[in-house]
Amino acid sequence: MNSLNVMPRHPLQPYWDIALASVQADALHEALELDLFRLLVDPGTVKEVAARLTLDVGNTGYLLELLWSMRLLERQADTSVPGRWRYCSAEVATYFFDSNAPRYCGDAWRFRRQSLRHFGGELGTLVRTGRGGSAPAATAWREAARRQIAQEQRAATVDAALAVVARLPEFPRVRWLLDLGGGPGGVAIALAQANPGLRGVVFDLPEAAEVAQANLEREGLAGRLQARGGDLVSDAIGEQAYDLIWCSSVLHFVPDPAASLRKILAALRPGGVLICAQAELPDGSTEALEVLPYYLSLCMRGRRVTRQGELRRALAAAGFTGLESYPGVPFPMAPVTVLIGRRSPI
Ligand SMILES: C[S@@+](CC[C@H](N)C(=O)[O-])C[C@H]1O[C@@H](n2cnc3c(N)ncnc32)[C@H](O)[C@@H]1O
Repeated sequence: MNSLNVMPRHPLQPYWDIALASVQADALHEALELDLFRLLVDPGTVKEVAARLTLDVGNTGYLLELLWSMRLLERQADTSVPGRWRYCSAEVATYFFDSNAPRYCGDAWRFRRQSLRHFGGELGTLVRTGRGGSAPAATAWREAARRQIAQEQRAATVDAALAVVARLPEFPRVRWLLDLGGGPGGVAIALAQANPGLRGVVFDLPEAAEVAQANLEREGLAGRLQARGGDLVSDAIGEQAYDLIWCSSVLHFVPDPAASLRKILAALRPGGVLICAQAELPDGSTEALEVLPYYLSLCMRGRRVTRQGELRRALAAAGFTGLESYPGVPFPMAPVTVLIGRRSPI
């Protein structure tokens, strides 16, 4: 076949792609609204889908084609009618976007799209005036714990937590865990399920802790785990109480992370371990592009997102020893750096 691809990709194509990505986001949003990936667990033709959901046949066909091109649907030739396709949900959609799936993440995805668009609308004002937007209210954390954080924990955070503790020689011996700023408690639940001897606490603002407590009860773990409401900044979290503290994506929200790290160190038993999973702003442009689009809103609204390596130095300054640092760990929305630090044994 002759080809006219004599020129390299146009240098503007990446930026055209950025503008075009919003169409893909709109299409996925609409598919989730229609619960399409649930419907297409069983293959269906365009006509069948349109009839089932009372949609326009022609445009449903285009939507399915776009979702197929985005690898959210698969298609097979319909052997009974030449030129007709049957579509079904691809593996990733079955896993995360079928509303019946245990790891359903569709509400969280829609929430993220909406809040990123909202931030986009404020970006100009934030750049011009340095002001705009506000910190999430405690009630917003309750709502987040109920749906969006819970879904993302099941879809991604728990896997990261289990992969990290699997490398931790101490994990089988851990008896007391603190899931600090644990939201709905999914990490504590997973760690308790992985280690039958483990007991512990999910600590979070009272509104989120209520949600965690309900989840612990629902999972039948209320005898081993309890949720405690409080503010990391002003309330006690315990002294020499824990063998392991898991703290992911929380230190962005405290005004003085160094003070919180000292408090965390004091809450560990001698020899205890902190796992801190948190995004930092990478030095390289490729890695920065994975982190900045999501964390820009926190940065611009005055939250703390440290530069690569800063958190490790902060842990060292707080007195943690045996530091290990793993950048680029997959986490909801953007990769994080996982830092492991220990309280010295005496
Ligand atoms: C981004 S979420 C992370 C939740 C969970 N650690 C995870 O990774 O899925 C931040 C959590 O920190 C909690 N949080 C924020 N400020 C806090 C504070 N001052 N004291 C206790 N928890 C706080 C929020 O309520 C929320 O559950």
